[in-house]
This record gives sequence, structure tokens and C-alpha cells, in this order.
Amino acid sequence: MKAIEDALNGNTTVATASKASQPLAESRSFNKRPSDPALFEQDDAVPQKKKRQLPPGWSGETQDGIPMSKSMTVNMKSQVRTLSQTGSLVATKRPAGVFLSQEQSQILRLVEEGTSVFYTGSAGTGKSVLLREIIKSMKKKHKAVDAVAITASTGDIVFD
Ligand SMILES: Nc1ncnc2c1ncn2[C@@H]1O[C@H](COP(=O)(O)OP(=O)(O)OP(=O)(O)O)[C@@H](O)[C@H]1O
Repeated sequence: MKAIEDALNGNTTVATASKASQPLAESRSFNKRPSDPALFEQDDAVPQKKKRQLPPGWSGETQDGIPMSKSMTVNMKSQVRTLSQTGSLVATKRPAGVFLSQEQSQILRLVEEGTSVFYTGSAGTGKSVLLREIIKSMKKKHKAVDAVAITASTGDIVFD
């Protein structure tokens, strides 16, 4: 009963009360922020950021001491210049030319000579490819606009 009266009068000699007042100093450590260096002055346990270590030979520089990315750009540029100068390998958007089969070439020749030709075949035997070559050849020969007319009535060739 005396203990309760003491506690009510503000006398904090009660064991539980003194225990509660203690952790204030200790609990500060839990509220530390990394952005507040003053709080870390006495604290030796602050982890230091490790410097990044690259394996030997990975210095990011070439043997000439040029940064890797720079030297690659230089090499690429000189390579492009060399290739475009020699003309051996120049990037182009044009697809590679078609090599017609013997049969396709024969039909193309007949068309170029002015012969009316009816050619047919199973699916995937090269009719469309041949027709494109015929159109190309006719447009080369007859340069006037609309000199070559392509007509079709059925099948996928209508959309080709
Ligand atoms: N001379 C050729 N050289 C290389 N590829 C060819 C040649 N002729 C045809 N092909 C290829 O064969 C495939 C079929 O050709 P194509 O589409 O011309 O056939 P198709 O007879 O018109 O077929 P479909 O009747 O189904 O329309 C295509 O992938 C085409 O590129």
C-alpha cells in the first residue's frame, strides 16, 4: 500500500518505475539515421562502403590506355569507313536478288520475247516469285508510267 502511495506522490523508487526510465539512453541507438553523422561519432560499428574491386585485367582500359567504350567506337567507325570505302560490305535495305530456276528462267525469257504464256503449278512451286521477276523485267523494258498492268482474278496473287 505504501508503495502505491509513494508512486502516486511521484516518488519513483519503485523498481518498475526506475526500470522504465533507464532505456531512454539505450533506445536512442534505434532511432539513429544514417544522415545524422553526429550520432555515429562514437559508434565504431558503422559499416564503411567498400570500394569496388575489379578482377585483374578488367581495368576498363585497353592496352593503349584508352577507355574501352571509346576505343570500340573508334574501331567501329574505322571499320565502317573501311568497308564503305572498299564497297565490299555496305548495309543495304534491298533484299538479295532472286536466282530463278531453269524452268522459271525459261518462262521469263518467253514473256520477254512477247509470247503469251500460261503457267501453273502446285502451291509453293515459285509462281509468285516468277511473276514478280516478270513484272520487274517488264517495268525495266517499258519505263512509261502504267505501261505494265497486273491483273488477277483469284487466289493470293490478287494481293501480291
Ligand atoms: N527461284 C527461287 N529462288 C529462291 N526461292 C524461291 C524461288 N522460287 C520460289 N522460291 C521460294 O519458294 C517459296 C514458294 O514460292 P511462291 O510463293 O512463289 O510459290 P507459289 O507457287 O506462288 O505458291 P502459291 O501457289 O501457294 O501462292 C517462297 O518461299 C519463295 O521465296
